[in-house]
Amino acid sequence: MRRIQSRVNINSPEYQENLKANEARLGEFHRRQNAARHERPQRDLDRLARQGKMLPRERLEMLLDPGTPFLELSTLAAGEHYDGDSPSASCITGIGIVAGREVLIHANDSTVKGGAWYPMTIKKIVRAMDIAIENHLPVIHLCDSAGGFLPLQSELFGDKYFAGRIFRNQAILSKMGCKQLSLVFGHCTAGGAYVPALSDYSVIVRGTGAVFLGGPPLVKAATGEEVTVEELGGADMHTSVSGTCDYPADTEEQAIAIGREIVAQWSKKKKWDAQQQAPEAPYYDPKELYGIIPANIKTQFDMMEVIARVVDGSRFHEYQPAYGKTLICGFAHIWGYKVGVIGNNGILFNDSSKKAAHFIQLCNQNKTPLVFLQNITGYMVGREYEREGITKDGAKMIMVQAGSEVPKFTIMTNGSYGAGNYGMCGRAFDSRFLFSWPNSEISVMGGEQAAKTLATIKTTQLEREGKSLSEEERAKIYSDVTDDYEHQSSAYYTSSLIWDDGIIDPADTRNALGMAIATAMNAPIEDPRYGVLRI
Ligand SMILES: CC(C)=CC(=O)SCCNC(=O)CCNC(=O)[C@H](O)C(C)(C)COP(=O)(O)OP(=O)(O)OC[C@H]1O[C@@H](n2cnc3c(N)ncnc32)[C@H](O)[C@@H]1OP(=O)(O)O
Repeated sequence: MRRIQSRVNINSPEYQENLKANEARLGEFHRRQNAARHERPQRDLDRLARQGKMLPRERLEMLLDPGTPFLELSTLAAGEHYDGDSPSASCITGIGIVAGREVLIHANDSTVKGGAWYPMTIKKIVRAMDIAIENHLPVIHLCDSAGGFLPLQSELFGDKYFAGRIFRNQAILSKMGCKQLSLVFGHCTAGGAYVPALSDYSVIVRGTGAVFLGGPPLVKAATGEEVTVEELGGADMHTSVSGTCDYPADTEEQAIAIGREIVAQWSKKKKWDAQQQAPEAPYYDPKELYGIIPANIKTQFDMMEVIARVVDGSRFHEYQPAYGKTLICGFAHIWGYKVGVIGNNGILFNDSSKKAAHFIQLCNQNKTPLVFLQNITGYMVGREYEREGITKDGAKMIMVQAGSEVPKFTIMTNGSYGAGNYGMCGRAFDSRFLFSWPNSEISVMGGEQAAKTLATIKTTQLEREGKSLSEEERAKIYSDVTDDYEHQSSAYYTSSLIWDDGIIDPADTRNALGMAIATAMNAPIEDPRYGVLRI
């Protein structure tokens, strides 16, 4: 494959302006990430210390094989919700290596409300377990949870993707033969109790670990029975009387050591026979992305320059380079894995949409995973394009993309608006992993466009009544709508809602994708089948 010839001039004023803007953005990203991971009220840290418990990240570090990477997911989940009271949605999820096996890890964070599950905690855990199901991964649960966050029960209890989905996913994983291990460090009450109960293996720490449907106060209230924690759900009772847990441990360290021994007994699964070659670092420095990503989201940039800083050796075989030029399609390797890359270089027109549909079919035929690099304002609108069939051409792209059997990966590099988000494998289209850059935005349309649309609707409505929209009213619609859009389309807001699997430093894109692709290779790729395309 030929090396991409970069046209970036690192001494240009434009590059330097972008660099300055992106360094500031990265500073903000790292500040937020660090706070979500580590900043907790002192009294909560003291409570855990008094109980002799480790922090969730200390447990995680001890569990993982030393020196191996951990792909943390959705670190900034819930960051813009609940007044910031549920940092990282009160849990850690991610993919790492334990005893040489690739595993998905889910850890409760009992520094936040006893590890109780906020609605967003549940969304994050369910998403992590969906990842385990899609990619055939075993799961390790680090349990220390008060169960459902009681004040918000109506947002977490009875619906399809609420708390029950965690247990449903555990049962599905078990049926699939994906092993699950629970290490019980703290009190696991009610919902929290089913996680170890639905695991294949469990280890429980004497003194601090407990598993019960209702703790002693609830039992007293319900039946009048007075019972201690140890009698009701402690380590010795569950490992010698009820059989709910398998191994007692005297300390957290011992529980983790037993857990690692259990995982070491699991058979190592053979991965899908992917098209692979020796990995090669990109020829161009990924950190140059900071000078390429525009300071202003509306400024167009060449996606080929991004591809050059993500793929192996910066080598790329472009498909149909002279046709449908607002969309780049082509083959490359990431961490040695062959991939089909689809990146926006402008609006999606009829030709670029048809090119995408054809390229996606080729990748499915060849079982080549797809990487989508989104920077899209949408599909072209207007009489000329409708007459050419832009709606049905866009539908073709969506049809084959949605029906793909190959694993798909999506990066939000800048703007993602309207149906372009869908065609380019947005969240609704089952990317195995979707990551956002700190500068990126997602919304149904741009804020100014939404404000203009709503002002036009209001004007038409008032004209029907023989009235007109005053300048003050128009200005108010503009400022209200654009303010809301600016806030709600930011990567921090959408990541808080778990519309992605996390915000990443753009320079880490290649490693995030490499780990994600390696993870996806645990599941087989089916033969292609397509829906009916409107010709
Ligand atoms: C999903 C399904 C099907 C059902 C459920 O899960 S219902 C949930 C039932 N859960 C419980 O009954 C657990 C009640 N909590 C406890 O027993 C204890 O809090 C504890 C053993 C989990 C932790 O005890 P610890 O001494 O370590 O800490 P506390 O001071 O008691 O609590 C710290 C902090 O967390 C708040 N908290 C605890 N549990 C919940 C909860 N389930 N929902 C909301 N908030 C909870 C507690 O009020 C305290 O808050 P502050 O720090 O603000 O005082």
